[in-house]
Amino acid sequence: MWGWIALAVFIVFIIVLYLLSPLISPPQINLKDAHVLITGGSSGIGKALAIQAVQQGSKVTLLARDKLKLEEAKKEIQKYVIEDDCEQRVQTVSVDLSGDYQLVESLLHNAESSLGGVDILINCAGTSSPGRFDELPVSEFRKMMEINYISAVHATRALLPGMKERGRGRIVFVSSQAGQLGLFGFSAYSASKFALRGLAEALQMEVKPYNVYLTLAFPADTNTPGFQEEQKSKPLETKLISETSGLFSAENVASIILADTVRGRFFSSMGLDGIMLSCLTCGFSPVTSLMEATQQVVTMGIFRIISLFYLDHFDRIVRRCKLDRETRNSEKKKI
Ligand SMILES: NC(=O)C1=CN([C@@H]2O[C@H](COP(=O)(O)OP(=O)(O)OC[C@H]3O[C@@H](n4cnc5c(N)ncnc54)[C@H](OP(=O)(O)O)[C@@H]3O)[C@@H](O)[C@H]2O)C=CC1
Ligand SMILES: CCCCCCCCCCCCCCCC(=O)[C@@H](N)CO
Repeated sequence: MWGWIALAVFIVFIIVLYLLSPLISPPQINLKDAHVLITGGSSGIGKALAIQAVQQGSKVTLLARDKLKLEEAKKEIQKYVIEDDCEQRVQTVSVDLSGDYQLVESLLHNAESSLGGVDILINCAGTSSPGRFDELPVSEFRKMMEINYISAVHATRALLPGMKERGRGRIVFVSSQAGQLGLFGFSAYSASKFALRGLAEALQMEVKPYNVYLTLAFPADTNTPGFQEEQKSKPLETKLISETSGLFSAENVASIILADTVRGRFFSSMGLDGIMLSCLTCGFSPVTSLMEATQQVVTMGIFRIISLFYLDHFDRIVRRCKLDRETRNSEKKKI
């Protein structure tokens, strides 16, 4: 009897939350006719995002360094254009985003002159150099910050004033699950992805009154050219720990990021591990639905307990790999 009453109260509570949710949820935006600028749009997750935006009627600017790769991506993405009135265009900009800011700014403003003010900026350009801390050259730490963090600062700095003036806009930062927890082999990479979170939280507080909303995406391992490259130099420990969260397709990751961006959700996470991680590490992040806040409050303690088991599992992986290496080395010496 009491069990049923408790269940009924719980269900009513959930329904009330759903009804109240729109009060704090950001307004949805329409991808149709929107100008979506995607940094890193010539490959992997960025390219998948571009294809899906175009399929939903957006005009797209792709930004990356390699001109040839950009042209090839543009040709592929153009196949998905849904309007034949020449209004829905795909254009490319070739620039090193982490380089000279004045150049980045003027190229981005040119892109806006031809396709209109950017409605959605997706900061996806990035790379990873895995390796043990003391084996990574110090220059890699600077490189990670420049490509993964400064690139996003540059693009956002150039496009935000226009968004504030127009009173609307979305900005996405593609971080990583390695931007929610630090893990073996990702000391340089994780730090640069954590930096995006500080930036996103501070910026969201500034720009909410201008109707500009941020989305911070935390993909797990995703099968892309960048991932294949990274696999070549990844320590075994990093591979084994990352595998816990599975391997996603770029299309799947892109569709989750795009849906969360349209809804204006601050966190975009994927898979069960991803959702647990976001609840556990929500900290002082902005709330974009009451449902989300309730989930966080209710589950945090439980997820912390679960995380202790994961931590123990990861420690065991690290210990086992070290032992295996030492045994192999001593066998080699004997021969
Ligand atoms: N794949 C994965 O497992 C995961 C990836 N991520 C993140 O998602 C994002 C995309 O990853 P993924 O699709 O795998 O990457 P890819 O390596 O496949 O693509 C990276 C893109 O970024 C561009 N880029 C890199 N550096 C610069 C630069 N300095 N200026 C301009 N453009 C640049 C590249 O083009 P070009 O080289 O021509 O400049 C390319 O278009 C990255 O930020 C990554 O850290 C997060 C979690 C998991
Ligand atoms: C309640 C607790 C839940 C805990 C779940 C823990 C799962 C940890 C897995 C971390 C995976 C990190 C992948 C990074 C991928 C990446 O960014 C690179 N591939 C970039 O190229």
